[in-house]
Amino acid sequence: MFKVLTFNNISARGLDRLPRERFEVSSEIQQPDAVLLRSAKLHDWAVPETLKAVGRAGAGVNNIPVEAMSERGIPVFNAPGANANAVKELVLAAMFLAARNICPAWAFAQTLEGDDAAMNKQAEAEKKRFTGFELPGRTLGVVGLGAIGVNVANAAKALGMNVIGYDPQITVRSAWNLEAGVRRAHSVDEVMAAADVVTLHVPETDDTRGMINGSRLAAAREGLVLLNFARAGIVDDNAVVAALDAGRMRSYVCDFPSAALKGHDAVVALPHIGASTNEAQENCAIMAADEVRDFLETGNIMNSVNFPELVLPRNGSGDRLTVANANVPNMLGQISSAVAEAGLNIADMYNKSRGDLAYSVVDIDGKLPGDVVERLRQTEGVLAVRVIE
Ligand SMILES: NC(=O)c1ccc[n+]([C@@H]2O[C@H](COP(=O)([O-])OP(=O)(O)OC[C@H]3O[C@@H](n4cnc5c(N)ncnc54)[C@H](O)[C@@H]3O)[C@@H](O)[C@H]2O)c1
Ligand SMILES: O=C(O)[C@H](O)COP(=O)(O)O
Repeated sequence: MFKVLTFNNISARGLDRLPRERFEVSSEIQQPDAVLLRSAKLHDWAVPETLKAVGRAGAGVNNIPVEAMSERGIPVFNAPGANANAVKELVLAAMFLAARNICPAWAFAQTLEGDDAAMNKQAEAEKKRFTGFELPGRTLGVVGLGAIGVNVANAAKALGMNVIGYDPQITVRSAWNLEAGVRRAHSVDEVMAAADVVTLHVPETDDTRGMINGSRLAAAREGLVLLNFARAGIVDDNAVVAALDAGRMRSYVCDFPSAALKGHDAVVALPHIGASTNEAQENCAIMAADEVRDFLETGNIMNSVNFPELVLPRNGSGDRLTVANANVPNMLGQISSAVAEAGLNIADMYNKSRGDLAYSVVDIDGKLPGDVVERLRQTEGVLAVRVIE
C-alpha cells in the first residue's frame, strides 16, 4: 500500500486515479511515500525519510525545495500545460479590463444615486473618464513563450494585435505551436520598448526574480499596461506603484495582491485565481496523480522538473531496481556489478542523466537479496534506491 499525503484542495478527479486498494490518500498521513500539492509551501517542511516523490498539481514549482529534493533522490513532478488555457483566458480578461477601464467604471457605476433617470444622467456625464482603447493594431509583448505564453500570444494575434515575444530557451514544441507572425525579441528590454501591453509568463527563478524593476519600467512605452499572472516576485510592486503615480504606466493587472498595491486605483490584484477553473484543477490533479502513481508503481518518470524522462516497459517478472545517483563516473558499473555479484542477470536496463543527477531502471531475472540493496544504498554517490517487486 502506497501512502499519498495531500496538501491543498486536490481535485477528486485526480485523487480517483489512485485506486484505494493500493493507495491510501489523505491530508493526515504521517509517513508518506508521495505528496500531492498545489501552492502549499514546502520549503520549511521536514521531509520524511519515507518520501519518494512530489507531485505538483500545477505548473510553478517555486513553492517546492527542488534542489533539496534532488539531493535526496526525490523526483518532483508537475503538470505542464494542464492549466494553460485557464490562465490564458484570465490574461485576456485582464487585458480587456485594462483597455476598457472596466474596474474603475464599474466602481463608479456603483456609486450612482437617485432614480433611473438621475443615475443615467450621471453615467452619461461621467463616462468620458473611462474612455479606453481597442486591441487591433496594438502591440502585446510576451515574456516567456511556454505553455501559457504561446496560448496568450496566439490569442492576441487572433484579436488583431501585433505580438512580440522573448524566450531565450523556447522549446521546439512551443516554437511549432506559435502562430506565424509573432516577432522574436532578443531581450526583455526590447519587449518593453516595443509593447503597449506586456504580459509575463516565466517561472520564478533566481534569473527572473525582480525582472520588472524601476529601470525596465522607465524604458517602457508611455501608458504601459503590465499583466502579471506568473509570480509576484517577478515584478517589483513598489516600482510599479511609482510608475503609475508618475503617470508613465496606465495600469497593472496581476494575480498577486500585496500591501504596496492595495487600494491603488490603477491596479487590479486578483487572489491567485489563474488556474482556478474546474477544468484546470481536474487536468492538473489527473496529470500529477498519474505521474506519481506511475513512478511509485513502475519507477518510470514523466514530466519531472529535476529528473530525466525515463520510461522502460517491464521486462520479465523479477525485481525492478531503480537507483538515483550523482552524475559521476562508474555509478552504472557499480550498479551492474552489485547485481552480477549476487549471481543475477540483468534482463533490461535504462540509464539517463540530467544535470548533476542520473537515474537507472534495471529489470532483473530474479529477486535481489536485501544485503545487495543495502550495499547499493551505502555506495558513495547513490541518493535513492528502490526495489519494485
Ligand atoms: N496565476 C496562476 O495561477 C498561474 C498558473 C499557471 C502558471 N503560473 C506561472 O506561470 C509560469 C509559466 O507557466 P507555463 O505553464 O507557461 O510554464 P512553461 O514552463 O511552459 O513556460 C515557461 C517559459 O518561460 C521561459 N523562460 C524561463 N526563463 C525565462 C527568462 N528569463 N526570460 C524569458 N523566458 C524565460 C522558459 O523557457 C519557458 O518556455 C509558471 O512557472 C507559474 O509560475 C501561474
Ligand atoms: O503554478 C501554477 O500552476 C499556479 O500558480 C496555480 O497554483 P494553484 O494550483 O495553487 O492554483
